Amino acid sequence: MELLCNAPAHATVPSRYIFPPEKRAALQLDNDLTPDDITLPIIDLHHGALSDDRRSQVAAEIIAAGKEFGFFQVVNHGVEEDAVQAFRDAAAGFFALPAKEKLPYCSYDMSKRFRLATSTSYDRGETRYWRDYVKFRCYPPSDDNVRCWPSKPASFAPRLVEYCEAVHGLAQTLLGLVAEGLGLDAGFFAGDLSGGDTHMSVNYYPPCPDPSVTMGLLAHCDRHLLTLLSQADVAGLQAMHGGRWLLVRPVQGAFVVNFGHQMEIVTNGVLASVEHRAVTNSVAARMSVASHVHPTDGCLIRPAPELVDEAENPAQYREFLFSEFMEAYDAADASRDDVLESFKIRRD
Ligand SMILES: O=C(O)CCC(=O)C(=O)O
Ligand SMILES: [Fe+2]
Repeated sequence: MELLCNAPAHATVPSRYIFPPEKRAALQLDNDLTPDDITLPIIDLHHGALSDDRRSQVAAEIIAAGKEFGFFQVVNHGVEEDAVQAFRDAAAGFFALPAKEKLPYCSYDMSKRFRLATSTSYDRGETRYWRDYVKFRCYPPSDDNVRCWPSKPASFAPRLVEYCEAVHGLAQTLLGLVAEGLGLDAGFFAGDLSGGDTHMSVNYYPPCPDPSVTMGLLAHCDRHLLTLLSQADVAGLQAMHGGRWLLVRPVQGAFVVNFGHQMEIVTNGVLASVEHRAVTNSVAARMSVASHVHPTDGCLIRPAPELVDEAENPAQYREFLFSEFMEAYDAADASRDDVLESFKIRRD
C-alpha cells in the first residue's frame, strides 16, 4: 500500500492524485471565499456546570445550530486539553513509525478492527485522495477492541483510553442536551441508540504541493449518530451550507460536532446529517481525530414517535436495524442520496 506518510515530502503532486478540473474543490483554503458573516456557532458548555436555566438555553442553542448548519463547535466542554494533546501526539507518532512497523495494519478490509489505509475505500473514481487514515473501535476499551490496537508507540493505547473516556462523557452530555432541546426524555439517546462501540477515524493529510488539484477527503455524511472531531489548529474541514462549502475554522481547544444519518432519521429530519469534506494545504500537516458514536448493531432505528404526527408531520423513514444501514452505506459508496433512498417512505 502506498501511504503518503511513508513518502519523503512531495515536491510535486503525482498524477494519480490530480482530480479532473470539474471534480476539484472550487473553494480551497488558499482562496478562501467563505463569507465572514457566516460562521459556525461556537457553544460554551461551561465545563458541564449548567444551572437549569443555562441548560435549557444551551440545549436551544444546540438545536438552533443543528437546524441551521448541522455542525457547531463546543468550547469549555470539560475534556482536558492535555488529554487531547497527549492522544494527538501518540496518533501522530503512529503515522511517523517506519513503514515496516505499520505494514501489518495496512488493509482495505472493512471488517478489520484496526486498519491503516490511504485515500478512501469508497471508490467513486480512480483519483486518490490526499489522505492516510486509521479506523478502529476505540470505546469501550473491551478486550476485543484493545487487543487490535497497535503496541507502538507505547503511549498509543493508554492515551487513547483516557481520550475516549473523556469524549464519551462529552458525547453523552451533548446527547442529553439534544434530547432536552427536542422535548424528549433526557435519556432518550442514552441506551441502544448510542450504545454501540464508538469508532474512531484518525485522518492524516500531509502538506500538499498543489492543493488546487487535490482533495483530502470525499464529500460524505457520517453514517452513525453523532461525531466529535478534534482538528487542532490546521484548517481543512468544510461543511455544505446553503449550496456552498463553509470552512470550519479551527477554534482553540474546541470539538467540532456534527450529526450522522441516524440522528437525521430518529429526529424525522429535524437535525440533518450534513455533507462535509476535507481540502488540503501546502504549509502544514493536518490531523483530524473523529469519534463516531454508534447505535448497537441490533438497535431498531425509526423516527421518534414523539416527533411524528401522522397528519401534520408523517414519518419520513421506515424502521430498520442499524446493521442494515451499515451495509447499505457501504453499498452506496457513502453517497447521501443513494443511501437514504432505501430507507425513505414514499408518499406519492
Ligand atoms: O478531516 C476532517 O476534518 C474530516 C473527517 C471526517 O469527516 C470523518 O472522519 O468522518
Ligand atoms: Fe465525516
